[in-house]
Amino acid sequence: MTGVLAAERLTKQFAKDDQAIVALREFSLTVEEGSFVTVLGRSGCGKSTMLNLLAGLTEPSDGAVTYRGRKLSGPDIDIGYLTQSDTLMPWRDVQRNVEMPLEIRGVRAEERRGTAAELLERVGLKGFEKHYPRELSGGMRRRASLARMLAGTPRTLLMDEPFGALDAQLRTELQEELLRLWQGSGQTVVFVTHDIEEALLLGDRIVVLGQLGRVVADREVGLERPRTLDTLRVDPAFVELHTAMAAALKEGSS
Ligand SMILES: Nc1ncnc2c1ncn2[C@@H]1O[C@H](COP(=O)(O)OP(=O)(O)OP(=O)(O)O)[C@@H](O)[C@H]1O
Repeated sequence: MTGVLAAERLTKQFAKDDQAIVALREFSLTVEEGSFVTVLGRSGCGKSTMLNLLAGLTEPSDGAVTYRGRKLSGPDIDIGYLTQSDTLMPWRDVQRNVEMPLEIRGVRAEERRGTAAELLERVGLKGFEKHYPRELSGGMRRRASLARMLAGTPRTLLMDEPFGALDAQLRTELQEELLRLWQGSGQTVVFVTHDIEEALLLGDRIVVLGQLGRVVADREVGLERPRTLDTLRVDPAFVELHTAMAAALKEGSS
């Protein structure tokens, strides 16, 4: 299987104080088109490094990323990236932030406005079009960032702990929203998290990373959709997967 997105023996090292720091070593992963893959790992195991490479934002020290059969040599408009922290532009209101990817594509103003309005409604931000990022709560900024990423109609979405900083209830809401937006879209998602429940709630497949991005587990998640945490927690299949993923995380950190 070739997959839509493939990491082939990726190694990334950084130079710090004349010393080479290896963040990722010979990491390989093949992602099938239309699948939702969650990547689970403890802090510092190289998840963000891996996602930056998959997004074409940084170059590997060794190995290659292949996207739709060709080597990735930089950011690709077809790949959306939602980072851990907010990257909304503070001087633009919500509407104009969401329009950004469309502006880059040269879409006409009227069409941009229509698409942004529709997306803002889908993520629950109707009525906040003219607000600036500083006037929004953390959850609303996340929603706006999600809408902006979707405005570019990327066929592949990379997400780096996008809901990590939110309170539990808000996180659940946004997870459910993301699933609603994704289902039936045909989009491919690679979603990084350190939270086992989040990984199981969202993913078709979970890949667990240990230190330096070593793959310690790679499992299909056969749980029926739609999923909610309340129903999953009493499902024996979920409990079994949770136990196995916890053991893999533990193994990965040793
Ligand atoms: N630009 C950089 N320069 C030097 N070292 C770096 C750089 N980026 C990452 N590292 C190191 O690489 C390792 C992996 O970092 P990375 O941010 O990829 O981990 P992570 O799994 O995403 O962590 P977290 O879950 O806390 O975000 C860490 O030891 C980190 O200090």
